[in-house]
Amino acid sequence: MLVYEAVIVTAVLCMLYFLHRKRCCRHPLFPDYPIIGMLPPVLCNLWRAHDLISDVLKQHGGTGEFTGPWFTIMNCLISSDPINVHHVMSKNFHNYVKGPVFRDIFQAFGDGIFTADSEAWKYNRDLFHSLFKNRSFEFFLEKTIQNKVQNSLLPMLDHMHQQRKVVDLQDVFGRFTFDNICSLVLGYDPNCLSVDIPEVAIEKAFNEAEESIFYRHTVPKCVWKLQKWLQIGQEKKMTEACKTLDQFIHACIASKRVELSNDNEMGEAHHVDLITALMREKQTHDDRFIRDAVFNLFVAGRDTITSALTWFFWLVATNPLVEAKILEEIKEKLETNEKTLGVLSVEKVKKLVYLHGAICETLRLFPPIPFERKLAIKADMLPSGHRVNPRTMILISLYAMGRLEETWGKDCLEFKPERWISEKGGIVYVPSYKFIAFNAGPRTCLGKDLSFIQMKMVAAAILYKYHVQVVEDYVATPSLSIVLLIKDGLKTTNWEPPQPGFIECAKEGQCFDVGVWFCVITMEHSLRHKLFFNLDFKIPKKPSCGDRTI
Ligand code: HEM
Repeated sequence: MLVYEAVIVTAVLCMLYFLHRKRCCRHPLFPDYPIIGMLPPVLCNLWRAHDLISDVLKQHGGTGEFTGPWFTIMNCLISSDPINVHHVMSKNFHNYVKGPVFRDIFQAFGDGIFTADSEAWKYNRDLFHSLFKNRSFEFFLEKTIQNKVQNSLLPMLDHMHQQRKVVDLQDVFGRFTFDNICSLVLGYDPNCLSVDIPEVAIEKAFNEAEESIFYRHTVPKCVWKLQKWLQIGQEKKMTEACKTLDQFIHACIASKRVELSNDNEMGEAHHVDLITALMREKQTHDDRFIRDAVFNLFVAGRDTITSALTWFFWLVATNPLVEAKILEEIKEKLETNEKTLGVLSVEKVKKLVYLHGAICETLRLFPPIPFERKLAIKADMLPSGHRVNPRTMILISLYAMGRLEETWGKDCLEFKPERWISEKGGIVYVPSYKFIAFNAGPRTCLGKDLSFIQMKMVAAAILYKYHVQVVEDYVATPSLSIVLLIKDGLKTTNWEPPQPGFIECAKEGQCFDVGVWFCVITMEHSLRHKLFFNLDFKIPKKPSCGDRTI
């Protein structure tokens, strides 16, 4: 009898809870099922989760609610509406913080800039800002990247080309950016990028820590907490990865302290890596503070650039006319006819406006950080009319924002660097609450300028030397991780130098988009504006403009 009553009471309580959820969730994005909430449609479309969310947000006017399984803290308000984004990120900035749940999930970041709020965040931000803007750091950055491209990246690709090997460009860029960020932050190069493709323990540990952080987003808190306590599964990997990373970073800090104390004065000019600058800035920074700063900078500068470069090369390889235009710009603006370009200086990459537009276009379509997460402190009303209760989690889909017809037009799904080029030939300014790849408001990315420098140096050096092709029947699918990488990497093959005809085609011709790509080539350069031979050709399956089969 008692069991019978207990079942009835439980059923009634469940029904009340279900109704309560329904009443609270006024703008559901998906059907809300008992117990499992809105998970089923997401789980069934996991392989295209970002596109699913973009589509659903579009159907619901840009903002709506997601409720997770019962008694979990997965409920959130998701938005891709620029007015809401401006409100959350800038106008009412102080009401929206990272919060304790974020810090719990991103525990490996310690008290660094990414997880910090209020005064701690402000302190970190001012500190990093002064470090990045330092002239000697800019110079150090330029030399470090030039050296890495010249002495590791290009030789590695040469080797792969000679061996006729399939190259996973994503892996190559992952190694490249890891070496770079280690050099920039610690003044130490672990040489992950070399022809024998070594397995470097610290790089592996970073990957595992990031996978575990993503895992914590996908399961209820009690599950990963229990796993952590029992030291099993992904949580065991997380503990081991953090141990490896901490040992490495602390060893670097200790040796740097010895190195600096051996110097006659702390101000020796040759130390310009960020850890030295941090120690110099304030000698009272303890090891814990420096460890957290180093970890946060590693994450900031590694996967974001890897993601952006990988998607950029995939988009360029599948849009040969864009590739041709980039090469044309390099030849025209830098007045070079040399077969090899070498690695450009900061001053020279700044001249490459079309390349800049192509990178912006990549970041619009594939923002390396696809979601931004905030927690409301007090109740608020979004400009779209959605109510925000205290402790509501807000997710901003950067991915969906890059595909909004209202912002980018009907051709928003096309890769068109031209949309970034103004009539005067400069870069079109788009406010950050619309072009949000680098975040918006007071927490805008501090590494934006140095990211462009790095990406443009790499892109120009590779494209000028090679005509990158992706392997046949390759499909690029976004990975499910905190950074938007390509699932299974970017497999490229048949690395050929760009053939003369390829560049000529761009130089003599004009490329434009009329729904289908046409390439209009003039017979004589001098006749460019008078006589067009309208020779249309389809993009060949394997991009190769050099053979001019029309
Ligand atoms: C393509 C490259 C990059 C992209 C798309 C990018 C994007 C972003 C985004 C979306 C945020 C906000 C993250 C959050 O608050 O959760 C951010 C913050 C930040 N980024 Fe970047 N980032 C890039 C490269 C870099 C690099 C190379 C560095 C420096 C080494 C850097 C340093 C930072 C820092 C310090 C913050 C924290 C700012 C704050 O909270 O005040 N980023 N970045």
